[in-house]
Amino acid sequence: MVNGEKIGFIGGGNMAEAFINGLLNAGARTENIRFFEPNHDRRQHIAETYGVQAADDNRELVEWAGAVVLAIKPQIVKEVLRPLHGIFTRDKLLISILAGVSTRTIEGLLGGEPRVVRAMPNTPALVDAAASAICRGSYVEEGDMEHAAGLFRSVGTVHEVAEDQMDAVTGLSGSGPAYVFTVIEALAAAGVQQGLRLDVAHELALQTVYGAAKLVKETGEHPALLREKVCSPGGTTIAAIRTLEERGLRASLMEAVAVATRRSEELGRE
Ligand SMILES: NC(=O)C1=CN([C@@H]2O[C@H](COP(=O)(O)OP(=O)(O)OC[C@H]3O[C@@H](n4cnc5c(N)ncnc54)[C@H](OP(=O)(O)O)[C@@H]3O)[C@@H](O)[C@H]2O)C=CC1
Ligand SMILES: O=C(O)[C@@H]1CCC=N1
Repeated sequence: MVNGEKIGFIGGGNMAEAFINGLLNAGARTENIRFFEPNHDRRQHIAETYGVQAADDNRELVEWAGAVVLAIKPQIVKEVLRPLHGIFTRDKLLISILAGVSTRTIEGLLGGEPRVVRAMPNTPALVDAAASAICRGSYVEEGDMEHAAGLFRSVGTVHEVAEDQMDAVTGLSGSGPAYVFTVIEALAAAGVQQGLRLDVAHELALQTVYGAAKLVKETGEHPALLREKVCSPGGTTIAAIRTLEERGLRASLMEAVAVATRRSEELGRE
């Protein structure tokens, strides 16, 4: 983001917190970040933990900010944006991270020709390891995409995609951390079943997933090649891989991403 720019968050939930934390880690100043959050406990938590100011309402927040991150649940987008109709003047950029909700819907709710970028980050933003994708709205200006990309780059990686790919991004990387957490949990349970202590099994499962991801990222090798290097002929791993294929791990993941993608499409129609 542009140094010194005022960034406002509509909503102070999980994702807003991840971004506020990431922006501060990346050198943003607390006085340049504000948020509005109706829940008293959340408001207090964000304000006290990060030292950023809570606005009294969304209108005040938008009037103050240069860039606004929309971080509420998709189900309440209409009730939150309708009262803000007409105040998104051309000097403001709105970045929506809502699953499913199209730039066209948001533009319609805001009225005029608002500069809107739609994005799909994920919760590893909290530890500067988000995978995000962004797409452009109808009225973005030259520089807006790079500007928005800067926000997401401050908490991880970012790709620009066409808007018709955003639901697939949501099904893959938006929801994806939850799939991986389930894998870590299941591997730890499997270790316990084989007689390991839970703390040891958890640590081994966690470090295995972390190390495997790091190996793919740092070597740039295809995961299939790296897998072959683990599979000794006639050994333990190939026996396990055969079971995973028979039980449909690959098909299960493909179906999970497909279902999440469809759910994102549905959220956009609700
Ligand atoms: N969680 C994730 O992994 C990801 C989420 N997203 C998207 O990010 C968005 C936010 O998700 P997440 O942070 O998890 O959700 P949260 O429910 O944690 O955060 C939303 C916050 O908005 C608050 N809120 C309710 N009404 C208003 C209002 N009128 N004005 C301002 N704030 C309001 C809610 O308060 P209250 O609880 O009291 O209603 C809540 O604290 C969603 O649209 C989701 O699709 C995108 C990528 C990943
Ligand atoms: O579950 C959800 O709907 C949100 C969007 C992506 C991750 N969490």
